[in-house]
Amino acid sequence: MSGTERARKTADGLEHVTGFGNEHSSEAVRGALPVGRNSPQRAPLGLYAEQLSGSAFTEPRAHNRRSWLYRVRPSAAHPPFTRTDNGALRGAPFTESVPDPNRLRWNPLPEPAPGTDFLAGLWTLGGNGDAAQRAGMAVHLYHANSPMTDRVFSDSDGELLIVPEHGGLLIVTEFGLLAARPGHVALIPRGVRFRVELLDETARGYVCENYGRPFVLPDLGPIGANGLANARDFLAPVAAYEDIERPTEVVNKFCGNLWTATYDHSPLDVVAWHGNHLPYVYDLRRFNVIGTISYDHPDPSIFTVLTSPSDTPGLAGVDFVVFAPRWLVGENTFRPPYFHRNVMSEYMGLIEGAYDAKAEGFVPGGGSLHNMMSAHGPDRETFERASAAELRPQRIDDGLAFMFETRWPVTATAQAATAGHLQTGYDDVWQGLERHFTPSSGAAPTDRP
Ligand SMILES: O=C(O)Cc1cc(O)ccc1O
Ligand SMILES: [Fe+2]
Repeated sequence: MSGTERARKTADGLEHVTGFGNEHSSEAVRGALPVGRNSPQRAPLGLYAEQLSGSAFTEPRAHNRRSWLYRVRPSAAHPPFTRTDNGALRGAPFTESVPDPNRLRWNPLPEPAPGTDFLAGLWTLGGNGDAAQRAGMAVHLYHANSPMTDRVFSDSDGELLIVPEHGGLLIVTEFGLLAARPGHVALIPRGVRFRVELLDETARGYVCENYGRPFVLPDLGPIGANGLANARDFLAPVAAYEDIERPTEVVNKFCGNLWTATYDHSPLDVVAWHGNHLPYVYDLRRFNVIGTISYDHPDPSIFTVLTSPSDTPGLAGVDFVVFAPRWLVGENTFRPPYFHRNVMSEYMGLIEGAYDAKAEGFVPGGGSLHNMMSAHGPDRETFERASAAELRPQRIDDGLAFMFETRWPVTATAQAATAGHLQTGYDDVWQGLERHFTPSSGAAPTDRP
């Protein structure tokens, strides 16, 4: 592999180019990338030139996303696609059930049947918006025990933010190879073809399918020029191609449904590329956590890794938020997440360990849905413990949780609403919160340090 810009090797032995949203370029064979033009009369080495657009041609430069691919065969050379079974995948609009105002919580997906690959193992929990309108999001889970062999997937409906919880993934994309292990997230842009191999025997995790504007880093405002997820920690692959001449199934998700075509070659045959519509991985342990060093519990927007903006400033189609190891030092403060009702809808998952608002029942691989305006917060046990705790500096380092927070309510699919792994009695975690109100006790209403 020879990168046209200096590539960096990471622990997985893979080379990467670094940075968020950058123009990168890479060639797996020296001389494959045309110099000084995108579309020469004859592309180098007998390759075909092809543009992949992730934004309208005319979007402002800051939002414009496209990559040029130099490939063995043009993507256009393919047989017709026909409908195939959607399996447990569902798409927006989510109309098979009514949106539920109740607080819902799930245990992890059951073990997959033998021979389940990443694509077959995708299971839709719910979502909102409309894929055809390019607005909204879906929450999927996956479980897999087999590699995708001679099988490639692409999603025309949106980008896929993959959050492994168990087992590592080797993601073979048109742009090259990415490894994503628990604690990493991987992003596959809209339309990019890829297949997933397993780095461990089984794999399990979460996927946010974002139909709306592509994820970007949030603005930092008064935080300044650095912090939260730093752009330099995002890793894109270097060019690597498959030269495989045997039948390969290409599955495309289009407006909620799966379509299939059998090519006579692997379409992961891109020898060189340049552009900014690229897959990437990010290690959540690199997240620079910012929080209070005085009092009160800041809103979790301070933990935003990536945001998909809408046309309204500050109102995300979906935010991806991480609850990473950090110190809690707030004085005279109830330190875990507060009781709240939120106009945004919150789906939460757990990558490892425990989450500081829930003593029990919220487990790695499981998830909770707190829809628009539903009342939630610390469970009884957490409330009682944190209200009485001695407020020494405390390090929270026994868990990695995340949230997909979206502007629209999440409608659970029928399979999620009736799943055996849907917990019953989740409401009970807030039962037994006793009344303590004693009007005569005379506590100072503004009892600040
Ligand atoms: O509900 C949750 O646990 C997520 C969350 C965390 C937090 O620290 C503050 C608000 C919030 O919604
Ligand atoms: Fe919340």
